[in-house]
Amino acid sequence: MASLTFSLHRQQWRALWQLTKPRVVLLIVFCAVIGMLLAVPGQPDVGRMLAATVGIALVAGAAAMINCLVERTIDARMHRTAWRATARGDVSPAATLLVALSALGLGMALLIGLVNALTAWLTLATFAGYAIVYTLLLKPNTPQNIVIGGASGAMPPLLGWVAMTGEVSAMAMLLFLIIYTWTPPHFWALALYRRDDYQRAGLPMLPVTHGARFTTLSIVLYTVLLLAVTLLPVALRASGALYLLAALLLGARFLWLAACLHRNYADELARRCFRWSIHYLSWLFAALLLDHYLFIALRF
Ligand code: HEM
Ligand SMILES: CC(C)=CCC/C(C)=C/CC/C(C)=C/COP(=O)(O)OP(=O)(O)O
Repeated sequence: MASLTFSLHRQQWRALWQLTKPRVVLLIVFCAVIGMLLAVPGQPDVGRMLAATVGIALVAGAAAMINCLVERTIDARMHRTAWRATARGDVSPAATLLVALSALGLGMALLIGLVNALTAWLTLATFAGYAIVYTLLLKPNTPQNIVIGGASGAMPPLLGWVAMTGEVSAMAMLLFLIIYTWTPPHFWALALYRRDDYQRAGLPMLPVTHGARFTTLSIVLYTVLLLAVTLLPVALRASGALYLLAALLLGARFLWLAACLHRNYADELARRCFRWSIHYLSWLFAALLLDHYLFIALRF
């Protein structure tokens, strides 16, 4: 086992790092950290926060590696993913599995030992939800794959919250709901301009099974739902005016792009919509945090 790990060259380690989908995991960790900071009114326990952040990042990276391992044949058929080391055969399935399981084990050990058991089990369930339920069962079988599987991707802020408090609160579930309703517009925008890839790979993504018009309409409807859901923290008096302004402005731009896409479809517009989905979520979560600190500063 050790000889296999140490016999990997530097280039293979770099390739394995890419399999962890680092930019996706970065945003996942960002949302988890904001969940942690929102959960505590004052100074957070920095040691616990660090352990939770590294633990969640390791398990998320491991989930992404398993996804690449399971999908290596499919990935080889798609332009977007054909470069992956698992698809090209640059790293062996055994090495990928070993590194992924090591990251999973290390992440779980950190969460169990230095955070709390509930966070550890919820993170493990999230891992299984993405690496097994979404990747093996949902993705190849139903166009609703990301609507159901999106529950895994939506977990990070809730995991962050539970890491600091040991319990699931209404606000933690609201943060989950925000990412859950954000996932369909995020993914379907990409699936639209990558539909030829998905068709070639034989994956039943919504633009392949139901066409562009139905998909753009679905994006508009989910974006309306998302805008409504993002107003709930204000309705529940958990967030204030700064967040409200950000949610309205960011949501209005998302909805505008979605409506343009539905009115007059173009691949370039779908690409812009996808890119905006990532900026949108980053700024929305940043606004939640700024608003939280502004509230604390004004109270004292
Ligand atoms: C089941 C849920 C999700 C699906 C199916 C999905 C799908 C995808 C796909 C296929 C890409 C690759 C785009 C490319 O490289 O061409 C992507 C990119 C990305 N996704 Fe998601 N995503 C999901 C959830 C999430 C979540 C929860 C986050 C973060 C909170 C996220 C953040 C990102 C980011 C930051 C990128 C850009 C990566 C880059 O530029 O390399 N995604 N997503
Ligand atoms: C423990 C924890 C927090 C886990 C998080 C799980 C996780 C990594 C969720 C992100 C979802 C994601 C990268 C989807 C990509 O879709 P895809 O797999 O269909 O994309 P692909 O075609 O690029 O492989």
